[in-house]
Amino acid sequence: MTRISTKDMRDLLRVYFIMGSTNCQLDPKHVLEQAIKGGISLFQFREKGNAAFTDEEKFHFAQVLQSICKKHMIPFIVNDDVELALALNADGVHIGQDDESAEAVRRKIGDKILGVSTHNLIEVEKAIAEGADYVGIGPIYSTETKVDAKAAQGTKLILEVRNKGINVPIVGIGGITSENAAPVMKSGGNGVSVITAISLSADPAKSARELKELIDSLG
Ligand SMILES: Cc1ncc(COP(=O)(O)OP(=O)(O)O)c(N)n1
Ligand SMILES: Cc1nc(C(=O)O)sc1CCOP(=O)(O)O
Ligand SMILES: [Mg+2]
Repeated sequence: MTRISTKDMRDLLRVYFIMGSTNCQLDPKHVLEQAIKGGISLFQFREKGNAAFTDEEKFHFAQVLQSICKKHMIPFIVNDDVELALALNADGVHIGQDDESAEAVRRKIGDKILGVSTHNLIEVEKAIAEGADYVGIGPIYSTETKVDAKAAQGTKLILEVRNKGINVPIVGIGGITSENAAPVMKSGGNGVSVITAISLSADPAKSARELKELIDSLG
């Protein structure tokens, strides 16, 4: 296996859906199937929150969602839990600034995809130096999904990174919907990452399709 190319990573980030059991009112399997039908390009398993599954239940739930992704050839990324990602032979891992260091995670996962959450230029440069394949930048808008999220920062860091000539694949996150996604792309982002816009939609396929059509319309 070799590391994913910058171009392939950018393509995968276009509509990046993140979900765990606590983000859904409908059956999560149905939500994921519908999101894939609507055109998501990448999936992150993020099982967090008070009523989240743990231990064997978490492992089994991840396996079920991973098998849906495999059936449709959507790469499956695991949030935070490197050991789970390795046990499942997932396609990659996403970590934040409060998780294990990117350098340590890169050593553990070899050439699997590594995403790192970043909130300023120093964190972006460090993530790249330590082996990130992409960076998440957020929260772009305010979000109620992540209890410990920082204040909304709009697209200014995306612009700053691009103005420095850094071409790392970037995905924006936080409060994004098809109504407000355009500035992320126009500032130099390669895609949008969403939870609520799809997971709590009454029609997840339609919401995913609307996001895909918007992103596709921006080139
Ligand atoms: C694509 C993407 N970007 C950012 C995050 C947030 O990661 P982190 O800061 O580690 O917070 P948690 O998601 O672990 O609560 C993400 N998961 N995905
Ligand atoms: C998981 C996560 N990380 C963020 C960050 O800023 O790093 S914001 C966020 C929550 C995104 O959920 P929604 O699309 O429902 O706002
Ligand atoms: Mg994390």
